[in-house]
Amino acid sequence: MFLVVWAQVLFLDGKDRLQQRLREHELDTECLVNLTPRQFVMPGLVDCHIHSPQLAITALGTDKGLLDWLTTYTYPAEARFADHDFAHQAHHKTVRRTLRGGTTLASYYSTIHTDTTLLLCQAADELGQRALVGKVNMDLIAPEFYRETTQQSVAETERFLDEVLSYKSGLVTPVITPRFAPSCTLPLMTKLGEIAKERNIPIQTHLSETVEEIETVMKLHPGHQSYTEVYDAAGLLGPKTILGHCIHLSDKEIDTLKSRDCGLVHCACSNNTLRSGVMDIRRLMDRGLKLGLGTDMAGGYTTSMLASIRHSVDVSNMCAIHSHNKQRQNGEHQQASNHTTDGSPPYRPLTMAEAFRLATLDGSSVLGQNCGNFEPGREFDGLLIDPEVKDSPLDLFDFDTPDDVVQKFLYTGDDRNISKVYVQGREVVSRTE
Ligand SMILES: O=c1[nH]c(=O)c2nc[nH]c2[nH]1
Repeated sequence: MFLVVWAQVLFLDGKDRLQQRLREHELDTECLVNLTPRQFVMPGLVDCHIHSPQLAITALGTDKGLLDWLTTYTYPAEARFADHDFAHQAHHKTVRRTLRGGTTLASYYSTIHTDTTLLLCQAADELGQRALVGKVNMDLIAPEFYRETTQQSVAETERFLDEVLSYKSGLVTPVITPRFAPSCTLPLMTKLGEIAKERNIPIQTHLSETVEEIETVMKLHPGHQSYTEVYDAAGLLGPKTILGHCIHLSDKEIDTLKSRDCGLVHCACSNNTLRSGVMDIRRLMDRGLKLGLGTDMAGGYTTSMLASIRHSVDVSNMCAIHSHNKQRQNGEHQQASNHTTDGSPPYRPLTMAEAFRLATLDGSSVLGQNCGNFEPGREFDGLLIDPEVKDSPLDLFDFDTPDDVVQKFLYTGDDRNISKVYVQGREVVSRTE
């Protein structure tokens, strides 16, 4: 049996199908030989937005709003990445941590330092993680000790791209990374947009994370109707653009992002922790936008994509509760027809299966990669899950169906249940190591 409800999860009965896929890629099928009935293989998790240098400040400054948090905690921490040895150790630590948690593909923000950002590329390559890696650009609002000139920023971006592309890693893709509109001048963003177009490179940045940030952008970049319009004017929006947060968007901005075919990343943990806002993912799904999930460590306090899945479901449930309460206040009690009195259907919170897909196949598509499920033609990135490992946080019972087992893992499982991690069919993590 192939579990349709979870789309890409394969239990023992799906073993033949998976073995066939592995053989097609001349990959090792040994991992499946002794699969127990409760173990299953699922696609690797995809983190579409994470800041590697922020591991050291995880869980700090949660009393601050975004802009205050950046200046008090983040920029001083990122400035330390001028130091080669420190950066080497720290970036390896992040990649090891995320891989251990089942993240087989991640889109990383590094720092403004080209040489140590290359160490992050090296860490992903050595440890076997598929990664997009960006040298951050900042030539506007930033402290003196952590800022570039426009010229430096452009020259260093070109050097970074040359270095990564000449290395020809099968795992690492460079991504152009203007931090966000408050820290980048329009000439810099425009030049980066041109480079991205000429060299066919993806772009990542932040968009509409907090109201204070939006107000700052409108003051710094006058003459534009919205934050989205600033990026559009700079030529940063296209099908290879990855935009973190996107909480406070107008309908018009959503239309622009849709017409440019941009990928949007829901960073639920960070949005809650820094109290940035409630991102209504159903609104964006209903408009057909390309969406993925991100931990946004360390705005988010965890590197775990399993946590990201749960946070996304939790936030969506809050949206449903809020919507329901609002309807009740308006006297619009749900009708037997399941429609509100104005005829609109009731709010549909994100299901666990939808969140699972966002964290795998959809994330892979936002990052322009050909993984995320086990269909023919896709590269094999997978996790071997053991719900019954000795120290498992899961409680299984003999009447649990395969669906129940997956559901329990996604809600309550953790790194301990991830026995093996495969990237491009190669075993890169084994819990027995
Ligand atoms: O959550 C965030 N983390 C960051 O590092 C950042 N920089 C700009 N905007 C940001 N948001």
